[in-house]
Amino acid sequence: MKKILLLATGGTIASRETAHGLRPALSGEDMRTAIGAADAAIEVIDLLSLDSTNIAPSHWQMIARRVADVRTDYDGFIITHGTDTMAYTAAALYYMLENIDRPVVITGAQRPLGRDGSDAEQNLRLAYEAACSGFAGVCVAFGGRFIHGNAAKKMYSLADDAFRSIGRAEVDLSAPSAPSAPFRLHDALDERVAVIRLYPGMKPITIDAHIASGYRGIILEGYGCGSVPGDDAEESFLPSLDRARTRACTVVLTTQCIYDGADLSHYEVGVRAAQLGALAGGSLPIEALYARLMQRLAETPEGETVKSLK
Ligand SMILES: NC(=O)C[C@H](N)C(=O)O
Repeated sequence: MKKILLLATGGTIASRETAHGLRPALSGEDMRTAIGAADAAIEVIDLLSLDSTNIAPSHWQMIARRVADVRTDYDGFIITHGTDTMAYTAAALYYMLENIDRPVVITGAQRPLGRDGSDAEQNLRLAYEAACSGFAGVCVAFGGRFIHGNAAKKMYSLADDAFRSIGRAEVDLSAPSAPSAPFRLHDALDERVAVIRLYPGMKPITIDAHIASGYRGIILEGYGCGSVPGDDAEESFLPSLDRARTRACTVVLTTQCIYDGADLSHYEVGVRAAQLGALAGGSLPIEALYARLMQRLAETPEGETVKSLK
């Protein structure tokens, strides 16, 4: 019999209607009952009871440490979580639970458990299927899909099939996986990271203002392949990127496009930025880039920039 640990953190799946709208109220025990699996021993911990809007990096660390502490006591883990920041938490756990050798599955719902037509039970059973499988790693189970933890993105605010896998194929549960290196809890994060979205007319001083405020990392959501305005623009971003480098602030250029990722070698405006030390976000969605850069910065000495997000 498989032994599963369910960690409840809140979200719509656990919510009840109040005079001020939905708010988490249900327990992990309610989730366990909904899974209704007779062939597994599911233990439950009520870790948090938060709308995922209120989840912060310290909560990612709390979840990761909890899983790491009891990793070998269970065959798999289910984390119930709000959908709005689920992709961020999934990415953070993906990188923090490095080489985890069993399934860590995050799920939630668009409508509360117990409400007519709710997707909650279906998603809980999907998560249970993944948690009992031979998959090794962190994934999101939602709307009939299994998505690697560093590839999930919420694409619809309300639809059941809300998530898509960005930049890599969905998880194939029929192909058991095994990590090639020992497990490591990699939970240090440097929160001095800002995500900035580029728009026509944006002033490059925005970058300098963040550097002056003490940010060690900036993820700039540029256009197309990750481009930012260069020498032909009214106001070039290149001098600000140069200042970022000399002041040991790591700049990652990614794209506002959902698919195909950022590749700075494609256009002159990207090549010039890369020459000034900007890293390309590649095919990682912004949620994964954010968690990864925080983690990379935590292991990079103060006064140095991150050399790679790999
Ligand atoms: N569907 C949901 O779970 C949305 C909710 N606001 C949350 O993220 O907690």
